[in-house]
Amino acid sequence: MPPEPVVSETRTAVRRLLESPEAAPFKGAPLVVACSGGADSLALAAAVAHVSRWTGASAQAIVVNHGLQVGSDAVAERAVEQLAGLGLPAQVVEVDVDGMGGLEAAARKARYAALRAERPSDSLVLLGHTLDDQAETVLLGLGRGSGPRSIAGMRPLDPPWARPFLTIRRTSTEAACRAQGLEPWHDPHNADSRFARVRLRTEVLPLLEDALQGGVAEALARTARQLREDSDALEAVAVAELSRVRADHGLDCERLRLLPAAVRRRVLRDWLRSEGVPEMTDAHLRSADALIAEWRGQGGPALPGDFVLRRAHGRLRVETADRKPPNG
Ligand SMILES: Nc1ncnc2c1ncn2[C@@H]1O[C@H](COP(=O)(O)OP(=O)(O)OP(=O)(O)O)[C@@H](O)[C@H]1O
Repeated sequence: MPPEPVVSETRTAVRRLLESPEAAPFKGAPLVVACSGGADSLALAAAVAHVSRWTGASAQAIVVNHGLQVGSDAVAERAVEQLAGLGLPAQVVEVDVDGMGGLEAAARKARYAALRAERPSDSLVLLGHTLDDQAETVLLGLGRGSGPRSIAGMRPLDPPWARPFLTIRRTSTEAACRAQGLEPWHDPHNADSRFARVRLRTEVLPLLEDALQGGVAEALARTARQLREDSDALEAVAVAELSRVRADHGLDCERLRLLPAAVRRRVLRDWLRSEGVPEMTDAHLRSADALIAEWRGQGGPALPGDFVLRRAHGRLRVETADRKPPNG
């Protein structure tokens, strides 16, 4: 009997990503499914198990136990059982979550670190993010003004991470689980309205869908993709320009001034990063850029990591606060 269409949809999504030109360097690579036991990653595990039987690639799963909720051991055990039923060997990795920067963020950081550490070398780690997750990410990024990078959303392939379900709706992963007799775990956090993402999912997006008569999640995901393509192109131009504007351990201000603002700020960001300046905000970049675009002899801005930017004799230079060049 042919599989239900929704099950085929999940398998096709996995195959498409693995057979895409971008994934060519990973042809035949071992596959690791990051599985929480929720509907998205359980449906993903089922699709990967099926596809790997055809391609002959080795496949396994990792379940991260954050130990944050009562019964998390049982949730992990139940996930391993279902994964075994799918023919996927699975290991549970227990992590310590230190709570720095908020519990959710700390759990995510610990999870990604554990997945990185436990995956076989040269493997791809498949994550179950869906089109709905992408739409929420874009909307959150827009609302918080976090810049094109976050509005551009998650990448389908960002080795070692792969996200084949970014084109698939969450309702489809739930239906695919039902169709295959899988019983996903429902994370109580997903219904906790103290989280901004949950309110976006349960209140804001349904209202937007209603007001705009549907298609909002798809439109947001489409926008993310367009922005990603534009950002990638701008970034490639910036990388090429950076090598042209470098001069005497700094940057040539006049050459920089002639660049379009979107390229110029990317050049500045890439250069400052290469000089060791960490974690710049949009405000830092704009004040750095003012030394070029709005030059009137002003002093340079202080930057994170105790760095200072200075413009002198037509050159832009980074110095440490005690006026030494970085790395010097
Ligand atoms: N406990 C877990 N163990 C293994 N993988 C997990 C676990 N939790 C989440 N994942 C993986 O991450 C994907 C996304 O999960 P979820 O949306 O809950 O995480 P998130 O924190 O919102 O995402 P992100 O980590 O990218 O921000 C899941 O589909 C699954 O592949």
